[in-house]
Amino acid sequence: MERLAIVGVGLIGGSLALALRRAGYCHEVVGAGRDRASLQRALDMGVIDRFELDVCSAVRGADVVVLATPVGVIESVCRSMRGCLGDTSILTDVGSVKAAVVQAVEAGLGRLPTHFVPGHPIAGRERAGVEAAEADLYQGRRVILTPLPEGDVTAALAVKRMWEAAGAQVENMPVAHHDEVLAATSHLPHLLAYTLVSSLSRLDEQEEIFRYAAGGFRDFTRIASSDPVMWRDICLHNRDDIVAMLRHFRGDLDILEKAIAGADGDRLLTLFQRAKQTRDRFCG
Ligand SMILES: NC(=O)C1=CN([C@@H]2O[C@H](COP(=O)(O)OP(=O)(O)OC[C@H]3O[C@@H](n4cnc5c(N)ncnc54)[C@H](O)[C@@H]3O)[C@@H](O)[C@H]2O)C=CC1
Ligand SMILES: O=C(O)C(=O)Cc1ccc(O)cc1
Repeated sequence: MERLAIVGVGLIGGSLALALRRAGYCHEVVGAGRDRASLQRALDMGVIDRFELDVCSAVRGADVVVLATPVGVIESVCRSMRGCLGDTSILTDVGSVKAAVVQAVEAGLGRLPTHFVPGHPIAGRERAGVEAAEADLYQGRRVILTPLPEGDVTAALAVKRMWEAAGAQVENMPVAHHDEVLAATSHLPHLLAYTLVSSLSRLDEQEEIFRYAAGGFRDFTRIASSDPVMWRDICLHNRDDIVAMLRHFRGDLDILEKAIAGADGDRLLTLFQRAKQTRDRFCG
């Protein structure tokens, strides 16, 4: 690849740039964004070769353009790219939701380019910004691509190769299925962690509660330190699937509450055994 343009050089875009540069996969990486200071840091860190504050200039002549901003700004970013994205340029993204991103790209560009391949690396962390970027972030991790039925097959293959060069294993999935699965495995856990910490922080004894919080609390709530803007946008752009998961979970929480209130030890044991067996099988 000759030129890669990354719009939004933060944790995810910056890590992809670092991985591809290390692999010698592209000759030039152009960063685009709206924050000059953070783009300058990306340049100083050797993440990008140059940057543009104007998205249009950044994407002109790029072989591949990666949208790596929070999903809430994708439509406006795409609007700024109108008329600048070459017909053969491949467009992809890293957003945590897919149906809304496809809609945003279509609304922003006024059409869905056949060279658009939606994507989502299932790798990340609770820290945001280019300072947190690392070349190894995608090593051995999964990336889901949700190629569109009318999309160009060669473009999908090129995006697959790009992620593989960054060390990832690529899988394909339909857009709607992606959003349903991720609502369960990623969105729900983040929302539970945020709500737990927020809920405890409103108790009078919060100083004491957090002073005596043990390892389990840290493990469970690490992701509550994730970027609030990013998670607001994910919630607003995958509402139906997330609400369905919250309802499902609330039902189970009610069962748990009843079992504890009713001193139903058998029910509690069954629940905990099922959870332990499942986690040991899938995460062990
Ligand atoms: N953080 C994570 O663990 C993961 C995040 N994602 C997705 O990746 C995307 C980026 O997330 P992160 O890299 O974590 O966030 P980040 O905050 O580290 O980076 C986002 C970048 O976008 C820039 N940006 C924001 N608004 C912009 C605009 N209007 N125009 C141009 N640039 C703009 C910011 O200045 C920043 O450099 C999100 O869509 C998120 O859903 C996907 C997988 C994992
Ligand atoms: O910090 C973690 O462990 C994560 O789970 C990061 C993450 C956040 C959002 C995604 O869409 C994918 C991965």
